[in-house]
Amino acid sequence: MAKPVVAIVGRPNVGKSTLFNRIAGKRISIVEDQPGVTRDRIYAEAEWLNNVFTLIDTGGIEPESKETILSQMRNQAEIAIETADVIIFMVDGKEGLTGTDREVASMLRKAHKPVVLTLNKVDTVEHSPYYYDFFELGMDEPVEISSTAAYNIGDLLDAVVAHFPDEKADKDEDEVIKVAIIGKPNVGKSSMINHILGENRVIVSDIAGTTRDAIDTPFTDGEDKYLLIDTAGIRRRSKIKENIEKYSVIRAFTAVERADVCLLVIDSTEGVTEQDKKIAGYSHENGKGMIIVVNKWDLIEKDTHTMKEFTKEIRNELAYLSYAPLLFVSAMSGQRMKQVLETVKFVANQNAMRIPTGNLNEIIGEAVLLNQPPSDKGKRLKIFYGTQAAVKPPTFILFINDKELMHFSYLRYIENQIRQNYGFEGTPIRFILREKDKGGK
Ligand SMILES: Nc1nc2c(ncn2[C@@H]2O[C@H](COP(=O)(O)OP(=O)(O)OP(=O)(O)O)[C@@H](O)[C@H]2O)c(=O)[nH]1
Ligand SMILES: Nc1nc2c(ncn2[C@@H]2O[C@H](COP(=O)(O)OP(=O)(O)OP(=O)(O)O)[C@@H](O)[C@H]2O)c(=O)[nH]1
Repeated sequence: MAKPVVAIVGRPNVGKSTLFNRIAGKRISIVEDQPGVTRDRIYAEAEWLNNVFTLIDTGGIEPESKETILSQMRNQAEIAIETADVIIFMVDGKEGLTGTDREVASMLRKAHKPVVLTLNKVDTVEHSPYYYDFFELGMDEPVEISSTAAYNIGDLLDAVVAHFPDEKADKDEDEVIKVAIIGKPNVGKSSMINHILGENRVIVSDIAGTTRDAIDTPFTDGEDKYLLIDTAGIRRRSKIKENIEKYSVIRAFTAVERADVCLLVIDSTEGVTEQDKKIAGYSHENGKGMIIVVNKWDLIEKDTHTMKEFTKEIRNELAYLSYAPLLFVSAMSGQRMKQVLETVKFVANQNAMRIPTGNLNEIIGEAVLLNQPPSDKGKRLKIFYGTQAAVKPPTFILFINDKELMHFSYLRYIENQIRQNYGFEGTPIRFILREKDKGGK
């Protein structure tokens, strides 16, 4: 199941970042260690009582000079409503209720998303002097916290996880392939979506839904069921200015989070951007299937080498996505667009593929014979055996003698051997190393 998303919304300076860092704790640095991933404090993986979720800080955006706090707040609230399962609406318990708070509350109420009203800066055991004023917002009883002193953060998280969607509700989604189309503005995402939906049967949902359902489009292609995530672009042009990069990144992140397969759309006239790299890194880290789609191929003047040159450049820019199929299409003319959905289906299967333990160990055994494992100070790495522990993404546990002896390059070699035999095209592969017998020679 996709991890629930929790967004923190609130006026500048109420303490959003402080709470964000408090909840994210050390985990945020783990996230930051990954290659190709943003260092902005946009999101972090967090956990409370065995509930893993993604935390998003919508704040800290440099306002455009003419933008008022109120319009900034509207943008923040809109992005939270669009992307989050639960919203932490933070107000300042020291300052009391403001007009901006009322405006935001009214937007949130209309969205029918679970909101946890949170009074921050309540640094003593006393109620905030303004505590009762906040009942005017018509929300549940506020949770009072102090982000700096770490008071009541547990109560807040209890209230948050209580709103998480029921896992069972996700069950029959299993056979549906969830696809996110991501890429920077103007690369042709909407054109691509329109093309795909135009060729296939769109299912009109009669489930009275949340905002989330409203921006997803279910459709079928023959027997196969798909769900297109985040088609906000065609349904209703968002009021948010897409040039505020942080917003489009947050939106893309949450779409990736919920997807099985991501289509990263690149404009052939522009190439790979920094934002593409951030999102691709996030997809990689989250074990999603990935297809790189180079669009507007009709605009490129081509000779026999063009495609090869493009391939080389993109592979170079997105080196860690070496497993992702590359498609060159034109959403406008429809050229090769048929391949898009075929590849999505293929990659979704690869991402969910399981190989038998016996075959895996044959591959490992042969790999070890062909290319001796590394050694250090006379001690050689031994791989006793491996087993596939999970799918989506395929995750292998290797039982070895000493983790210190495993080199990144050797692990990469094992990965390549597995891929040579089984493909796993379009999906990242993960390894977990377990030491079985540290003393072994
Ligand atoms: N007394 C007190 N101060 C706090 C508390 N939480 C945050 N602050 C202070 O409030 C100020 C603003 O905190 P931030 O976390 O940067 O606020 P923010 O909401 O992220 O602000 P923007 O980035 O502008 O949106 C800082 O000086 C914090 O130290 C708290 O629980 N009690
Ligand atoms: N020549 C050419 N133009 C294209 C192609 N695909 C899209 N375009 C054009 O590129 C522009 C942007 O296309 P959209 O589909 O709106 O792009 P988008 O990525 O959805 O843009 P946002 O909604 O701003 O994120 C439009 O003018 C399209 O007609 C293509 O394959 N070839």
